[in-house]
Amino acid sequence: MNIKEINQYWEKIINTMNDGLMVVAPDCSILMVNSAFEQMTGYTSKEITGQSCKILECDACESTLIKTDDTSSCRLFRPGQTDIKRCRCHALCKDGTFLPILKNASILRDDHGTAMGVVETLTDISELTRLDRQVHQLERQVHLEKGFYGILGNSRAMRNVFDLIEKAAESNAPVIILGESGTGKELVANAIHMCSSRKQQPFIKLNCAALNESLLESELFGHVKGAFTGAHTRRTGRFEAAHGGSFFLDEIGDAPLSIQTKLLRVLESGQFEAVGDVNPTSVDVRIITATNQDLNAMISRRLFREDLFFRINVIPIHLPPLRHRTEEIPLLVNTFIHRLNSQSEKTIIGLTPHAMERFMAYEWPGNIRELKNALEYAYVITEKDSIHADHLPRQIQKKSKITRQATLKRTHKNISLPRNNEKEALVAALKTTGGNQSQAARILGINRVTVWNRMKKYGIDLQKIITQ
Ligand SMILES: Nc1ncnc2c1ncn2[C@@H]1O[C@H](COP(=O)(O)OP(=O)(O)OP(=O)(O)O)[C@@H](O)[C@H]1O
Repeated sequence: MNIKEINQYWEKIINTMNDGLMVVAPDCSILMVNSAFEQMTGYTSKEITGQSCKILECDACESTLIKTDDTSSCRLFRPGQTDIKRCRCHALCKDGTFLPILKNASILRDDHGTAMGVVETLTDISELTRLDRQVHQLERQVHLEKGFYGILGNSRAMRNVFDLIEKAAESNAPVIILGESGTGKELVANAIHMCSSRKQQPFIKLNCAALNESLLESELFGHVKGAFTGAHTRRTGRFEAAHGGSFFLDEIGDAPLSIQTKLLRVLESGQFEAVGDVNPTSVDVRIITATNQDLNAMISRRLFREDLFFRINVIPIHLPPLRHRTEEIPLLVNTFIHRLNSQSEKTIIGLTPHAMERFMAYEWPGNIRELKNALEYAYVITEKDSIHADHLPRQIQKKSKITRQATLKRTHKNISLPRNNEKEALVAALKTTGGNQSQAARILGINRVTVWNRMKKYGIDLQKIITQ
């Protein structure tokens, strides 16, 4: 073969490669590219040869580029530089899109070791990147569905709660969890224990509202044999059982005053006496309490000891009611349906838009517990592949409209609508909703078209209202 034939032979080989190939000169100009490069980037060899390689705006080059005031050069051409291997980066194509690529850059040296150019191979990894993204999304989905130690939530309020749980778990200070019934107080108590160094030790729970005074005392502190009629044997109390671990006292507001005094002592000294015992028992227990009552109001009515309140209220965690975090409803619904599907033969896709609307509009006085129960009910009732509004419990079907209005008023606090002045009421509602006409309509209890008609009638300029 003569030189010409050899060159043609090599050209053929280069153009049969699946990977893009580009040779760059020390002044960063492109000397040659192969067919795969042309296909990947959209540039023809003719167009791109002679251009600066910076035309590709490759993010990997940002670290190798040396910029002076008026010139820029590539670090790869400096003595002692090594090749770049398997670098994941992006190249700007002719059509303005960025192509994810895997790049290798090998320095081409002459016999004296001086860099004469760089040979770059480019592998299109857009499919790999797409799959990566899919895996990432699925991971996030799995994570969201599992929740934080079983607590679902993607609102800012719940993310703050998760942060607080992690922080609280680092200390032994008493935690009080405050929130309406069904907001997940028990789940939070469990998460604090599971996040803490006590997680291998017992997690003991007791609902203070479930027992009368003497039974509660005996449950908490245990009793010795013969302490009272029927105490045939010694019984270990829950404080002792929780030794080394955490003790969750639910509905603490319901503990009678006499028990409150005893609880205060354990919190202060770590000691208590079992019923009928004269000797104190010492325990190392992390106390977590919860209530849905207003303890401050109970203190003023002398129903709760203020000193006990100070002791238990070291790290308060507030759980917002579901109506204040309605953005979580789709996540809760989808996850609970997913769980129900995995426990039964049925496969329900989800809620119809109308049913979801009802869910979003409902007040949820029983919070997540009520939502979970409502879904379980609808799941059983439905014979279709999705849950329709008429499969929902009646109170959710019925109350939505009225309660949505109330919710909106409550979420847009301080809204006082002028009663007799149609125009002023409309302006106030639009201001409150930041110009959202549908929400304003709901607040006023009228439909969107009426809002629009009234805006026209009174010449209301929405832009003005929003910027005022
Ligand atoms: N964020 C959440 N993610 C998943 N499930 C939740 C969540 N919050 C509550 N639940 C579920 O709702 C139900 C009630 O939760 P939990 O018992 O923790 O509430 P609570 O606030 O302690 O209620 P109560 O004050 O009535 O004792 C449970 O079935 C729980 O699993």
